[in-house]
Amino acid sequence: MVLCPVIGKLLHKRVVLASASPRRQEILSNAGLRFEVVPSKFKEKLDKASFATPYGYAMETAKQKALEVASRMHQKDLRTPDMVIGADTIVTVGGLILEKPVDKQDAYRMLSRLSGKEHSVFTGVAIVHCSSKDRQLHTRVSEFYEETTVKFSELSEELLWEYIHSGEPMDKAGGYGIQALGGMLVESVHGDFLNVVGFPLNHFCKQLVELYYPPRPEDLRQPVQHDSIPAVDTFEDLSDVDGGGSEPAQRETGSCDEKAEAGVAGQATAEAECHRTRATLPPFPTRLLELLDGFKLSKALLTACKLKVFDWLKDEAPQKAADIASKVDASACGMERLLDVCAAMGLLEKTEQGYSNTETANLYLASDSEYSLHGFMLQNNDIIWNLFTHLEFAIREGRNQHHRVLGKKVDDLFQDAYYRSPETQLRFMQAMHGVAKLTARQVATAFDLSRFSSACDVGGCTGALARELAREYPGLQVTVFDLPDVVELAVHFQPAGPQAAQIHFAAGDFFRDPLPSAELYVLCRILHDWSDDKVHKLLSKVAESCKPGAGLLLVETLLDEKKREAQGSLIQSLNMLVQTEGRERSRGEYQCLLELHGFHQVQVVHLEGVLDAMLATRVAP
Ligand SMILES: Cc1cn([C@@H]2O[C@H](COP(=O)(O)OP(=O)(O)OP(=O)(O)O)[C@@H](O)[C@H]2O)c(=O)[nH]c1=O
Repeated sequence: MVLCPVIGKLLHKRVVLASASPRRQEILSNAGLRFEVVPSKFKEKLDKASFATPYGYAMETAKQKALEVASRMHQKDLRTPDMVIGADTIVTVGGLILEKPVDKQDAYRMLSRLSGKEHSVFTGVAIVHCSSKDRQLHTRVSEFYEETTVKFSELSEELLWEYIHSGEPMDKAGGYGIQALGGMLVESVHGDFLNVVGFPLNHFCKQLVELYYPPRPEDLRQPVQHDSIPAVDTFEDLSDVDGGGSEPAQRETGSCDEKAEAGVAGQATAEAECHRTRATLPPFPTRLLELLDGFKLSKALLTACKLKVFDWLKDEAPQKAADIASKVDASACGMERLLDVCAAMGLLEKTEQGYSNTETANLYLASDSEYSLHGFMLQNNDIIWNLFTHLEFAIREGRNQHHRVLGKKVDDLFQDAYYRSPETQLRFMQAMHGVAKLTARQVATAFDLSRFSSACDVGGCTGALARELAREYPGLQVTVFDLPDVVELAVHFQPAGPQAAQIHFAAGDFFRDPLPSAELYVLCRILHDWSDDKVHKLLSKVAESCKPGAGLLLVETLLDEKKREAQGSLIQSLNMLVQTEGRERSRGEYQCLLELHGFHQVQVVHLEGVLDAMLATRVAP
């Protein structure tokens, strides 16, 4: 792309930099941009796991920073800026995203991870174009990212600590500043240096060129060159075609527009063509295409788990694709492609020596690790994937699709589908165990439950949550109540330990049999499996078993009231349609259900990930 002078185009606009970073301010003012600084109040806490790529996360954070400032400024003084610029810089190494360290130890962890290795620095940038109509704020966003690779030397402990004690790492992604003392650590840089410092100025200017000098029709007839710059939204009000002033002079400069030579008439034609071009060139649907590829990425992850790729690579020296292929009876060419995708997804690390697990893979994907989600992955691969292939039928019929997958009627969801054989039951329990272990600690500590001396985890499966409750409250006796077949297998999941004496298993069907008595009842991801009728039935049984003052701890994924925002919960609700008789519900819906059954004083705590915990107290009928 030919770079044209674009910064001047912004001179008469109200430009705002939504960033507190002094480096970004310096880079942009050195480039001659005039702008105000309004640091964003957006909390950088997006769920990284919900992004297919690290740069997707950085771009979204940049966008949210800029949008927060745009809407705050609009609300506050109704002097809407013309443009708000947001940016977010992250460092990625071995599939991990590093942001600013929270303390010196954190800086030490980050820098030792980077020592002697190559890492990537991504800066996501969002340019938010604002306008105001009828006092309403309208925004259009162009976004892009830049990647630079940086190689660090091996760093001695002494140097690491000396650098950390200088204080420089604390406000910088990855814990270093390449522009200052941190420059000592760097062996080589590949790509835009300023991108590492915090703002990819060159790419920003190219982006502005795309906006202010849209391609002419004859340019479009040339074969399209796809480079790393995604096409962007174009805006009627951006090119200043009616603005007189500097526009013709700008167009005459450089090789941007030979048409200026054709005089005023030629200019009018060029402008008309520009308008046509803008009308025929929609923004490139990057996000849409990423969504489309989502299922392929999921299937690659599930297949790698099924083939136990992460088990073969755990605690081993790097291995070649052919070695892994021979161990799992697969083709070398197929395995290489699978491993490359896993590396691109941040699950494996690929070097000259071969492939090795990232920390994420060691922690969650190897089948024998403490927090393994391997069972959950297999459940998704072997059961849920098949159910989702019938999504169209699920939508048409409004019910789950086990009958289609199994080729027979399913009357009892658990007995006929999930527990239809010892093998499917064990896989289901392993899946639930993995998920429960991941969230049990947060659930157990969401509220102060120390006033209860006994608890009953209704449908508590392997007792993973019971164990955390027992650990957190040494005075608490916990009964796990579940179907007899489940209770029989659950013992295999219970490690020995001091909590064992606090945990008891009781067999029964919570729709038919009396519930064990307790001061606190726990329903963790149970109600979402069932229809409203069955939810009422279960809640009234729990209510009958409770004395006034007893507690009910409910853990579910809450939908936002308008069902618009919480993508993770909305997809869970679709998942419930395909798999169960139930659905996810909103906080308001649960509150109504609870109050109807005599549970009041409902408190809600949002947990990390998609879960929410609610604690309610039974009042006298
Ligand atoms: C790798 C590297 C990063 N940084 C700084 O790290 C911060 C990233 O954090 P952020 O969240 O993107 O920005 P911020 O500082 O919190 O500001 P804001 O945009 O308001 O969120 C920015 O400052 C960057 O310059 C350097 O100064 N030098 C380097 O070599």
